[in-house]
Amino acid sequence: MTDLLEVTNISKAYKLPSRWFKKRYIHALEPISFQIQAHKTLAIVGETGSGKSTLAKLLVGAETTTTGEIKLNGQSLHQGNFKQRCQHIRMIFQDSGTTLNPSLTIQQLLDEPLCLNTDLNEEERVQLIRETLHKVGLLAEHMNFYPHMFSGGQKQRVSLARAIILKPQVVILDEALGALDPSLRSQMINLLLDLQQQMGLAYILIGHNLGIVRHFSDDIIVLCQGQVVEQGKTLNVLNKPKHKYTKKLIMSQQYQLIHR
Ligand SMILES: Nc1ncnc2c1ncn2[C@@H]1O[C@H](COP(=O)(O)OP(=O)(O)OP(=O)(O)O)[C@@H](O)[C@H]1O
Repeated sequence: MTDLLEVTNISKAYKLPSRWFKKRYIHALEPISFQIQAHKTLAIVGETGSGKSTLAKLLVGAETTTTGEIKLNGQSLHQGNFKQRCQHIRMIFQDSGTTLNPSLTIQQLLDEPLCLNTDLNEEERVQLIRETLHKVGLLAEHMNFYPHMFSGGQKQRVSLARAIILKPQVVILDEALGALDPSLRSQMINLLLDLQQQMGLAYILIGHNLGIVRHFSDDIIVLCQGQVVEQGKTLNVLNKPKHKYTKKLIMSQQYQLIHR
């Protein structure tokens, strides 16, 4: 199978204020390489500050890479070409409540990416909004609702609808499942898996919860202070971790589960 997304040696160093005329940088992400195919899920795990969000921002083009190259379907993604990225690589965040503009109806929220990225007329856009709401388990009537009229789980579905409405190829889930309670979380995981099956989506799952990662992802990358410490098939890495940092991550989650 050919790779959908091919990431080669991308890294990010943020410039800090100079001190004594010396340039200073923080290396948020050291060079990292991976590939993802359609229908597959790659998990990125690591403690806070390990560079997970930086990687996500580089992939969606919200930050420029310091080094490296990102290819989608064999074609290099150029820095600054937001339109190209917006259509193909979408992101969902943990706190949907705050990322959805409260003054817009669901129809307006879903219409925004369509107006910006497509030439569809109003009738076609409304039809696509209806179909997309249906795909994520919401109703056409919900178009006239505002975000505050939804529960946390429903808001997450609206975010998902916004992410898939442009029929992307890659969806980045940045801690998107962490805030949901266990039953909503499993409903959301089932929905994501259904959509993956239907649309051939590749997911990049960023998160702390190794239970979700084990259940949901095919491959895993473990990051520690911006460096890849372990990378491979999820079950191999979680069942037989080689690096002491991965072992520590697994142990700390087992400890939390026992002492909850
Ligand atoms: N804009 C920035 N300027 C300077 N340093 C930054 C910037 N963004 C992130 N960093 C630094 O880069 C490192 C990685 O941060 P990042 O947010 O990617 O970690 P993370 O793994 O996503 O953490 P969390 O799980 O808390 O979101 C951290 O040391 C952070 O302080």
